[in-house]
Amino acid sequence: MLHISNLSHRYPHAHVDQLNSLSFRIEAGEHAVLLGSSGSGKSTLLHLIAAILKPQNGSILVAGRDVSTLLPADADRWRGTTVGFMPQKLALVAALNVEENILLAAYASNREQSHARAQHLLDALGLSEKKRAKPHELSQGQRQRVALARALFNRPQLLLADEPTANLDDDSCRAAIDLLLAQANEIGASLVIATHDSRVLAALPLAKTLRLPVHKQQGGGV
Ligand SMILES: Nc1ncnc2c1ncn2[C@@H]1O[C@H](COP(=O)(O)OP(=O)(O)OP(=O)(O)O)[C@@H](O)[C@H]1O
Repeated sequence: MLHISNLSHRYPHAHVDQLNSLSFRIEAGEHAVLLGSSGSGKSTLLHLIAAILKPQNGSILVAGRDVSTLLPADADRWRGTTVGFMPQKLALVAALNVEENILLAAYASNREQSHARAQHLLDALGLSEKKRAKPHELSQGQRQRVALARALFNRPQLLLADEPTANLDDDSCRAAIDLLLAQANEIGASLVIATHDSRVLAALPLAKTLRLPVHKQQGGGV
């Protein structure tokens, strides 16, 4: 399902590779946890998998397609139908209410019956009563559920979640992981979670793990 080979990435003007000759694979419906301390490149890797960034070297096959070679417009179309991405900063639109934020995913796929799908997710994630609320009127856990609903909207084959438990207490952390797993399993999605929260690993004992090293600049200078 996801087959990464010999992947390297360096941001413009950086002096070291953020990712260096990385290889990793997961099969359809499998779960993986990306580990590594702050700055090790977990978010970078998720952005590469989602074809938001392009790597300098290597390939990223998603369901047999090398997404690292997609042109930007094709990458946007492909991402809209294949990937559900729950970014670290959630990226909810402040001026839109909960339902409208979820329906943003419909524009990427020209989905019919969008409102029915949104209502199903609102019910499944316990957000129905907050349907007309704006993001600033929600708790952090509720905002995360809106971002999850939007990521799930198109029933993606691949679900990517960046630090989904950041700032959550133990009970909310467990609830967020259970929800992510249940929803991924319901649509048969492969799931990749980037985190430095050891509670996530403890909650997912069967997940594959990939620990990213930090690539430090040699010589100590900036
Ligand atoms: N747009 C960018 N331009 C240049 N360097 C960047 C950019 N984004 C991230 N970096 C650098 O790439 C490295 C990896 O960053 P990344 O955000 O992928 O790490 P992370 O493991 O997700 O960190 P955290 O756990 O703190 O979220 C860091 O050294 C960071 O400073």
